[in-house]
Amino acid sequence: MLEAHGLCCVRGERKLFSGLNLRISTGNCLHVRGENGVGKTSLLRLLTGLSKPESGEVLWCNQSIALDPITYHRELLFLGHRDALKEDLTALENIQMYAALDDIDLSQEKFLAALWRFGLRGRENLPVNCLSAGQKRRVLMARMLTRQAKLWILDEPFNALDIQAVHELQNLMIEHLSAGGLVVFTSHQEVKIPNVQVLEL
Ligand SMILES: Nc1ncnc2c1ncn2[C@@H]1O[C@H](COP(=O)(O)OP(=O)(O)OP(=O)(O)O)[C@@H](O)[C@H]1O
Repeated sequence: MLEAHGLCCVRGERKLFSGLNLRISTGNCLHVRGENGVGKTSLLRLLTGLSKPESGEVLWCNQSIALDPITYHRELLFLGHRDALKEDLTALENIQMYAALDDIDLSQEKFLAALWRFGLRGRENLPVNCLSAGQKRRVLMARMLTRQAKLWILDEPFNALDIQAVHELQNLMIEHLSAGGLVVFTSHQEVKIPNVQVLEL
């Protein structure tokens, strides 16, 4: 379970929010919404532990994430605004590199199947800098599949995706939730995920 108690976030001179509480249990999904600049990315960064709150705390499995960040980060997949891909490596090398960093041992077939699932058949050996914006997002979707993290925190994951890829990402998130995962995401668009909770900032 992911919880936040009394979170207060200050950026520069501005207090973005305070007294923010949330609770997301296994198999549940939270959609964080709000206008540009309201503090959605800032909240996600607090939930990942990348930023520290002015006050309040974030708990994972009833324990403050500050107590054991290494274990927490092993269970967490965070996709930020920018594509976290190495531009001079191929799509296949990118997801293999991330798996090696995460200590995940998968066969080459599994990596290829993940890329193919998201329409990258024939593109797997191209350097990422030769892929379109949407294709890069699809490489990240393949990474979500191969990462095996319980908690997904996704900042604008639907950006740059075409209609088909939006459906595929929604399905991937639904599969993850059905398998007992948790998802927190931001998006300016309506998302078709059953029982999604909404947090309006
Ligand atoms: N490092 C920083 N120093 C000062 N202000 C910052 C910093 N980072 C973000 N901000 C400000 O905090 C506010 C919230 O930013 P944030 O990126 O969390 O918004 P957002 O809701 O995700 O916006 P968007 O929908 O445009 O992505 C903005 O006004 C931004 O300018």
